[in-house]
Amino acid sequence: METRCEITHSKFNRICVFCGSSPGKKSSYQDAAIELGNELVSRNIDLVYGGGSIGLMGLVSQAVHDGGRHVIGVIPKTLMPRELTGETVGEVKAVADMHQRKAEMAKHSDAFIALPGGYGTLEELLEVITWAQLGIHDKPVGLVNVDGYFNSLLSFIDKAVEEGFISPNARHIIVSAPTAKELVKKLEDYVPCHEGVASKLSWQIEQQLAYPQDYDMSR
Ligand SMILES: C/C(=C\CNc1ncnc2c1ncn2[C@@H]1O[C@H](COP(=O)(O)O)[C@@H](O)[C@H]1O)CO
Repeated sequence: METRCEITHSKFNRICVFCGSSPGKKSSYQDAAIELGNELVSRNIDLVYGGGSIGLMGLVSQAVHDGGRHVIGVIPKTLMPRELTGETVGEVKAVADMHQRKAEMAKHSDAFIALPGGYGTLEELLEVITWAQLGIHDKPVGLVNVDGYFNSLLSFIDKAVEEGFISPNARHIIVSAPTAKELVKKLEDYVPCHEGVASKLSWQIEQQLAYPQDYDMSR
C-alpha cells in the first residue's frame, strides 16, 4: 500500500532555531531536535540557524535538509573553519560577527524556537524576547521544554514578574510546550502583544547604519 506524508500548511515560511552546539546528555534532547526538524518539514517550513553540524544544531539542520526543505546557516567568519562547527548543510551566509549573525537570523525568519542549549542558546533566546518586548519585531518566540529543561528559567522569569521587573504582558511573549508539534501549533495561534517602545522603523534605521552594505530596505 502507498504511504503518504501528511503536509500541514503553515503561516510561517522560515523559522529560526536556537539550540545547543552540544548534543546534551539525554537522548530525549537529540530526539527533540530531530522531531522539530521533521515538524518543520511536515509544515513546509524552511530553517534558519547558526550553521554547522555540531550538537543539536547538526541534528535539526540535517532533519530539515533530509526532508527537502531549505536550510540557511548564518555563521560568523571566525567560526567558519570546519574543525569548529563542522559542515553546514544547505546555504551558508557568512557574516562579520556574532552581533550581525543574530540580526541576520532574525531578519530572515518569521518565528523563533529554542531547543535545549547553553549560554549561546540562552543569549539568542533572551535577545529576541527583549526585541519583542520593545516592539522591534512581532514574531512569535517559543521554546521546546524537553523533559522540563527550561523549568528553572521559566520559574526565574515568573519571579521577575512577581518582583516587578518584567510586566505580565511581556511574560506572555514566551510560548512553551513540551514537544515540537505542540509548540509549532501554539506559535501559529500566537497574537503579538507588546508595549511598542521602539518601532520597526527605528530597528531598520539601526540595522542600516550598522551594516549599510548588507541592508535591504524592502524587508
Ligand atoms: C567555539 C566552538 C564551538 C562553537 N561552535 C558554534 N558553531 C555555531 N554556532 C554556535 C557555536 N557556538 C554557539 N553557537 C550559537 O549559539 C547557539 C549555541 O550555543 P550553546 O552555547 O551551545 O547553546 C546556537 O544557536 C548558535 O547560533 C569550539 O569550542
